[in-house]
Amino acid sequence: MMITISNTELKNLDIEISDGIATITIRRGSKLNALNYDTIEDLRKAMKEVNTNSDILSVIITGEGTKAFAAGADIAELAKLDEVGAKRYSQNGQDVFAIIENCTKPIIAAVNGYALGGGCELALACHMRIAVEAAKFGLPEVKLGTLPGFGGTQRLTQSIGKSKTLELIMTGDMLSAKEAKDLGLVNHMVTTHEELMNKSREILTKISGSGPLAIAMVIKSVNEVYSSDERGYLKEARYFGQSAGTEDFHEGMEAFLQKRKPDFKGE
Ligand SMILES: C/C=C/C(=O)SCCNC(=O)CCNC(=O)[C@H](O)C(C)(C)COP(=O)(O)OP(=O)(O)OC[C@H]1O[C@@H](n2cnc3c(N)ncnc32)[C@H](O)[C@@H]1OP(=O)(O)O
Repeated sequence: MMITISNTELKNLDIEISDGIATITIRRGSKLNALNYDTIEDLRKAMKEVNTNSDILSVIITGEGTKAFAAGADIAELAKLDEVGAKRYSQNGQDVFAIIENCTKPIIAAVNGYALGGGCELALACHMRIAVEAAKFGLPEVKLGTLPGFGGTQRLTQSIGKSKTLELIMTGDMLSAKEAKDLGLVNHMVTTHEELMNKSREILTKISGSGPLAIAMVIKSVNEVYSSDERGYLKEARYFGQSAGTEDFHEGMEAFLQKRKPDFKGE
């Protein structure tokens, strides 16, 4: 049976529950599902529903349309931040993504297109990633005069190792779904959007055949490998804040919004 939660508090997301699987869809298609502050708060509320609703056994997070999962944090919002605001913005995103990572019900990111910046960081916070062939992954924040701020420096390193992470973040290059799969960032690659949802549901249905308590313990035990040291996240947020105090940050953001090349001065 399909239940639709019509939660008027959710501005840019919806949640649909079918056969114990909650599908959370980001709905800001005209901005390539960019994660503005309201959408991040929607994700926080959606995760509260996931954690408290016993009808929900597992979760798929995806984006509306066929072009983007999420093209990052909302650059128009970032452009207005000062150092203090940017640090807070980063910590708020980190906080919500930690709720996703630590959820004891399995969560798959069904990556239906661009997963860039905060969108890639959202996919990384999920327990698994299934992607369509046309999906693209990347942390291009340096091109905006900043660095990833929602845990990407930490989780990408955990996922694909230091050397490849440094290359990807410093070049700002995008990975194809095939490259991401070869690096272990993506669990499975499929061709169509229908296959994307089917494959995600197939895996979650298989998992739900086992005991939920054991599954929760698996998630907690595996997460424990990386949980002993939070300093990396704190540093990332501090640097993200510091970057907002530079001229390069504002030049990078304004250049994107004005659809021109940035002129970075190292100031
Ligand atoms: C802590 C986290 C920090 C971050 O995440 S910083 C952000 C990191 N992400 C990025 O740098 C990616 C930004 N987006 C792009 O580079 C491009 O988009 C794409 C390559 C993904 C696609 O390019 P194309 O096909 O030419 O589409 P389009 O015209 O650029 O985008 C369609 C509309 O979507 C808006 N948009 C796209 N990404 C964002 C974003 N991240 N924040 C705010 N708006 C965004 C655009 O501006 C535009 O809008 P309009 O039609 O009104 O001109």
